[in-house]
Amino acid sequence: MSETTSEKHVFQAEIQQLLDLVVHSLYTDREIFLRELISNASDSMEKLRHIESTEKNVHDPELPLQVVVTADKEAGTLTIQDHGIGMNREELVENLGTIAHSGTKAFLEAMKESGGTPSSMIGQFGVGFYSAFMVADEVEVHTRSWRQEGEGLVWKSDGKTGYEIEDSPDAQRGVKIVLKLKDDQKEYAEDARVKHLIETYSNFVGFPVLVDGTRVNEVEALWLKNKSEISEEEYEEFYKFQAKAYDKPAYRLHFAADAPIAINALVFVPSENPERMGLNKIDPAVALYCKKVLIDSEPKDLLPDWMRFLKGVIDSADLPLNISRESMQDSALVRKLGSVISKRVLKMFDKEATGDPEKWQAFYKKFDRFFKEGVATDFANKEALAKLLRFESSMTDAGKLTSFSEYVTRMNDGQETIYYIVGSSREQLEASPYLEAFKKRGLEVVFFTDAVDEYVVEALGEFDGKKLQSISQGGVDLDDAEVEGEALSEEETGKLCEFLKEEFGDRVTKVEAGKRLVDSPVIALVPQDGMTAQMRAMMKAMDENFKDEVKVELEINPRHPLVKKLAETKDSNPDLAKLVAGQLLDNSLIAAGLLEDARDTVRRMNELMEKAMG
Ligand SMILES: Nc1ncnc2c1ncn2[C@@H]1O[C@H](COP(=O)(O)OP(=O)(O)OP(=O)(O)O)[C@@H](O)[C@H]1O
Repeated sequence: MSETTSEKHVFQAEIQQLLDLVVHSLYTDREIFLRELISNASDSMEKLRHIESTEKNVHDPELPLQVVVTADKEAGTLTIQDHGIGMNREELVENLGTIAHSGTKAFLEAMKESGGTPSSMIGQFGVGFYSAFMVADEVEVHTRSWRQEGEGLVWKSDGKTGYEIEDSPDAQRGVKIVLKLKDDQKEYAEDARVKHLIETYSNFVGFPVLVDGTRVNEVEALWLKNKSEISEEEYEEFYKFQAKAYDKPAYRLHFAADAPIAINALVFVPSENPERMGLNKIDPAVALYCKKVLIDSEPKDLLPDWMRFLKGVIDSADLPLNISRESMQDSALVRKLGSVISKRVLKMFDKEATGDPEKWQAFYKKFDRFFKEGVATDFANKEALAKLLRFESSMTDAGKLTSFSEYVTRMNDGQETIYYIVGSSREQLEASPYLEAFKKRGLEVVFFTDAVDEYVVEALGEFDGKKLQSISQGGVDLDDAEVEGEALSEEETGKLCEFLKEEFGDRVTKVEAGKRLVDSPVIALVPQDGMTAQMRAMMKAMDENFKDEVKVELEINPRHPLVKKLAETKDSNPDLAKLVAGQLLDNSLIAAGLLEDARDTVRRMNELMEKAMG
C-alpha cells in the first residue's frame, strides 16, 4: 500500500461519543459485538440477493453467500468475512464515519441522561459496527463493492479520533473485518468461545456461519417454515433447544400473518411450571427476532407479564432493523405486536380448553396462578382469561373442575348472579352454614380455595354480564324457599333481634331474620364493604400489627328450636339468655373464621356448662 493513497478522516462527534461508551462498556456486554457483525454480514448478503434479482452485473457472482469466522490465536485476531454487497469509498465514509440513524442518536441521549455510564443497555440495544471496538484496539474493514467498476479498499481505525482509507487490491467482494483483539479480550481468538457465541446469538441467521470450515448455526429458522413441512419431532427438538427445556410442550401455536403486522410466531406452552416448584419468578422467554436476527431473547415489554411461562420465537419483518437501538418499551410497533400475539395465544388456549377439557384441567392445575394473575393485571384480556379459569363448585365432584361458562348454562331460571364462597378447602366449604340456603334452592356455588382467588374474583367483578357474589357476605337476595317447621311470629322475631342488637352493641351492624338458614340457628355475614376472613388473614401475614375490629351482620333462623327457646328465655331468665346469645354469636364467628380472641368464649362456655349441670 503506497502512502499516497492513504486518506485520513476524523470521526463525527457522535461517533466519538459512541466509541467512548462502547470502549468503557461492562465486560458482559462485550460479547454482543459478534452478533452485531454477523447481523451486518447477513443484512449485506440479503441486500445482495435483492440486487441479484434485478441486476445481472454483479462482481464475482459465484462467491458463496456465507459468513466465515476465523479465530487466530497466535496473531490474536478474529476475522469475519462475508460476500455481500461491500462498500465503495463514498459508502465507507458515509456508513462507517457518520451516524445516520436516529436510533443511535436516541440511544446516545438516553445514555447521557443516565449519567453516561455504560450499562447493560448496550447488550440489549446493540451499537452496530462500532461494538467491534469493545474487544479490539484496531479494526480493519477490507471491502470491495458488488458493482463491476470498483476497487479494493481497507478502512482502518483504532477507534479513537478517526480512520484511514487505503487501497487493498486483494479485497474480495463483500466485507472482511479483521479485529486486532485487545490484550484482555484474547478469549475471542478461541474457536470454542466464538462457536458458543454464534450458537447463542446467531443460531438462526439465514446464511451459513462457518468456523474452522464447519457450519455452526445448524438450527433452521423453523418458525419461518410452512407448518405442513414440519414434523412433530422437529417441533419438539426445536422447543427443547430454544427453550433449553426437558419437558414436552403442552401446547403450541405456529402462525404467520401479514396484517396488521408481519409476524411469524412459534410459541410453545411448557407442560411443567417452574414457579410451582417454589422457585423464583421466571423471566419471559419468547425471543424477539427480526428476519432471523435476534433482537432480544427475553423481551420484558413484548407480552403481558403473566405470559412469562411461554417459550418460543416471534419474528417480525416489520420491526425496523434499528429497533435494537431503540427502547422497545416506547415502540408502538412492539406494543401492537405484543397485543396481536397475546390475542392469538388466548384464542389458542380457548380452543384447546374447549376441545380437550381433560387435558386443559390437568394443565390448568399446574399453571392456574398465571391465569389468575392475568385476570388481575391484564385488563385488555380479562374477559378472554375469565373463560379459561377453572374451579370446583357445589355441583362438581371433588377434584373435578368446571368453568364460568358451564356454570352459566346450569343457572336456574331467573338467576342473575354467580355465587361463590372462599375458604381453605372443599371440605370446609361444604360444611359451612352459608351453603345451606343455596343447596336448598338448587343454586350452584363456586368454591374458591386458593389464597389468591378472592383477589381474582374482585378484579373480575362479573362474568358474561352476571355479577359475582360472595355468599358469606351480606346483600344476597334470595327468593323464598319452602321451609319446614313453624317460625317465631314476626313480632317475637323483631323483639329478639332488638334484644340481640342491644346485647352485642358495636360487634354487629345489624341483626335480622334471614331466609338463608335451614339447619343452623344463626349465621355471621361480612358486610358488603367489610373485610372477609381471607383478607384479614392476608393483612395479618403482611403486617403483624394489623388491627381491625370485626363487625358482622347476624342473620337468625326463626324456625330453629334454639332461637325459639332464646326468644322465651330472654324474658324469663335474661342473664342466661345473654350468655347463650353471646355464645351463639361467637359460634357463628368461629364458623366464619372470624373469631380473633377466644378468651371470652371459653370463659362463657365454662359458665354455661356449670349452669347446665346445676
Ligand atoms: N458487512 C457489511 N457489509 C456491507 N455494509 C456494511 C457491513 N457492515 C456494516 N455495513 C454498513 O455500515 C452501516 C453501519 O453499520 P452499523 O452496524 O453501525 O449500523 P446498521 O447495521 O445500519 O444498524 P443495525 O446494526 O442497528 O442494524 C450499515 O448500515 C451498512 O451500510
